[in-house]
Amino acid sequence: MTMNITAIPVLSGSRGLLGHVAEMREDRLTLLRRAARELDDIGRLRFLHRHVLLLNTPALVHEVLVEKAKSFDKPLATRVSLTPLVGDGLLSSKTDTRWRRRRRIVAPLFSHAESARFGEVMVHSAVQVASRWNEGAVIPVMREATRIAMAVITACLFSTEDLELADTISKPLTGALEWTGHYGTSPAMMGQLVAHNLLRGLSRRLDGSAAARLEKLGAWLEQPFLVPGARTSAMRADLARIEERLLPLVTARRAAGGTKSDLLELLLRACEQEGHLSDRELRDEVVTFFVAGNETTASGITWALSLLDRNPAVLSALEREVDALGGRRPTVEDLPRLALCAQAFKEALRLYPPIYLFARESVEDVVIGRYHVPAGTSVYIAPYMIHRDPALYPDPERFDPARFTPEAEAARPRLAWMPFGAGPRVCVGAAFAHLEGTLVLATLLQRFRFERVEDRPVDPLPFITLRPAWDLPMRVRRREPIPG
Ligand code: HEM
Repeated sequence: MTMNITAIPVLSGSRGLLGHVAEMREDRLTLLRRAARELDDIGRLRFLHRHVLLLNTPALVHEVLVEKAKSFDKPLATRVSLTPLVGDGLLSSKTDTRWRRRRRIVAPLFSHAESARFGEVMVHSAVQVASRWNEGAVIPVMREATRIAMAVITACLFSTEDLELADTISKPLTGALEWTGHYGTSPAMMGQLVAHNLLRGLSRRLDGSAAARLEKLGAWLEQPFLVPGARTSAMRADLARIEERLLPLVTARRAAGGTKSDLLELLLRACEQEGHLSDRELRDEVVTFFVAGNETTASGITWALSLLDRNPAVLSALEREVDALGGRRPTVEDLPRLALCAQAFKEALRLYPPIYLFARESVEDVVIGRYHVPAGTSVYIAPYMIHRDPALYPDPERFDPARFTPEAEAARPRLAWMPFGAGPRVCVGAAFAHLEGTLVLATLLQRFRFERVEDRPVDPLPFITLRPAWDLPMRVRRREPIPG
């Protein structure tokens, strides 16, 4: 028998009219950790009069993202707050035929066939960035990892070698992402959601031209309200700087023509085919891949290096693994010999999943678990929370890459580990990111040991991604590879 969602327990901490709004804005990781402890399989959060479901088991997440994916889509708040930065790109668009077509356009690039070429670029980029580090220097690890990730994306997807790009573009990218995170939980967004829901309810009851007029008004509410002020001006300036650096890559390739096999080529070819991709869509995809593929992977690598420093026995095992390569650069063929590096990267993504929280909205009435979920209900999926379930990961705060041996992984339910999401909207760059994390870690650990210079705990900063709260300074010590 199914129950109404009002039977789902509300998480503690709901205050007055606003409910969980303040905690969600100010301390959402504490809220998620508390939810992991308090909730059984599902709970409810309250934002003003709206209730959002919070899933707490891999089985329920599988139902929403995979089994009943057709009944869910990206929610309005996600789409609206990402609009200025990535427009209607792959990451933010509705799951419709346009999205399907664009996913098909980029798919060939993420096929297995490209991985050897990408692997070489990933290792080369890490070597290039690391070649600037002097023995004993203190480096800002997050910034350097971002340099590597940006060099990788620029070379693999745009066939351009540009180590300086990160210096000019990371700040505006982070600024624009901060704006996105802020707008997504702002009073303006809350107001838009309330009005949008009201209009949707009304238009269902009307027909003819009155319903059509309400639909139009609803579409208008699917844009962010850019209230003039310092925050909006800063965001616009960030966007201008991002476009100033990225769009010339497109113009230059258009002028040169060419037969490079990269993302830009696939997008430009689709542009040439009538109706496949407009110039605006091309811009949105270019920015989307920069946004989606940089800070995420860079955070994963940074967290892994920080965690390894605090776990010397694990670090020694990884160093023995990379030293067995005898000092030569790792390649894709070495992956079976780099199992510990891969496991350490996975464990870092478990503890600090860069996309720690994402959402869906039901587009029709649907049954999830024991509950009847009406159309228009928002559902939160929090890898940060599921990854800390002691039933799935005993002693969950402990860093232990052995949780990702093939046997240990097979013993857990599917989606116990889900940093890349699942179902039709699963991260298109998941295999790419996994390859990058493993090969970059191996390359760096071959050459350097990374030592934390401050004892204070590294706080995760939950905006759009879960990055370390500061650039994480670490001292680099050159290593002599021990021939294996
Ligand atoms: C550790 C690194 C990464 C993590 C943790 C990550 C995580 C995710 C997650 C969770 C989603 C799905 C969000 C949702 O379902 O709402 C996603 C989507 C996406 N990711 Fe990644 N990602 C990573 C790296 C990358 C890289 C390297 C690229 C590109 C080269 C990329 C491109 C994308 C794109 C384009 C989407 C949208 C896919 C769609 O909706 O069709 N990501 N990512």
